Amino acid sequence: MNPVLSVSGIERSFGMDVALRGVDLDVAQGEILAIMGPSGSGKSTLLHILAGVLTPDAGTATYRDPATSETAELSALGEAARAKLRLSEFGFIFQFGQLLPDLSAVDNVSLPLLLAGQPRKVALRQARRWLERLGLDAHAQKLPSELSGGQAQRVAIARALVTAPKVIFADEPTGALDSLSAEQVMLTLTELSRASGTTVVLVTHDARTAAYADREIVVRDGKLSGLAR
Ligand SMILES: Nc1ncnc2c1ncn2[C@@H]1O[C@H](COP(=O)(O)OP(=O)(O)OP(=O)(O)O)[C@@H](O)[C@H]1O
Repeated sequence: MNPVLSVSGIERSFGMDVALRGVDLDVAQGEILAIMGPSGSGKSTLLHILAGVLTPDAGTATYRDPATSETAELSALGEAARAKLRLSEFGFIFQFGQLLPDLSAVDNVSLPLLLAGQPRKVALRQARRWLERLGLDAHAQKLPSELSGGQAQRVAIARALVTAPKVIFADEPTGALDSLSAEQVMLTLTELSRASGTTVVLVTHDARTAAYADREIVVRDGKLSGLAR
């Protein structure tokens, strides 16, 4: 395997609450990995450690840039360095899209490019291109409240992909959707990721959502407990 993300011996607690107790995991370049498991088992904590949002109490989390093969030990970096790396290398999709409510769809999608220092005109052009690609061009000027749940989630996918990230992290990306919208969102996410060779790590409760992944793993009581299929 050619891992883009590796964690080894990860332990993480919140006060007395032990979320992860000794997790080892490699995620291959281009792989779509689903993390499943019961509520409170440690799935989101694992996703956040893989993404450098949280640091572990023990163990290491490493990111290897697939273009340069340079590695960064996320668990050893400070918050500012991890934030910079997240912005340049990773994209994020959350359960409720988390679009900014006062910005139109196209402004939401252009935001990561503006944060990365792109001129507004370039950022907007790129954002429109992504919305077109997702069949959302007619909705570009709408506010998130004027979109359906599935449309809003596809805008969130465009926002995650607009910076051409190496890895996309998705936490319950279909959790708030009906089954038809969930299927459309997963089809969009997996087709676009495969086309660009982007690695995807997603947390889900839903077996139908996990079925779009190349591999499913299960977290139970803070440990990996074997394959789901
Ligand atoms: N920020 C936090 N502060 C305190 N405790 C936390 C925090 N984040 C997670 N925990 C605790 O760590 C454990 C694992 O939580 P985590 O969110 O990783 O589980 P999960 O499998 O993603 O759950 P769910 O499916 O319900 O989202 C839980 O006992 C939870 O209460």
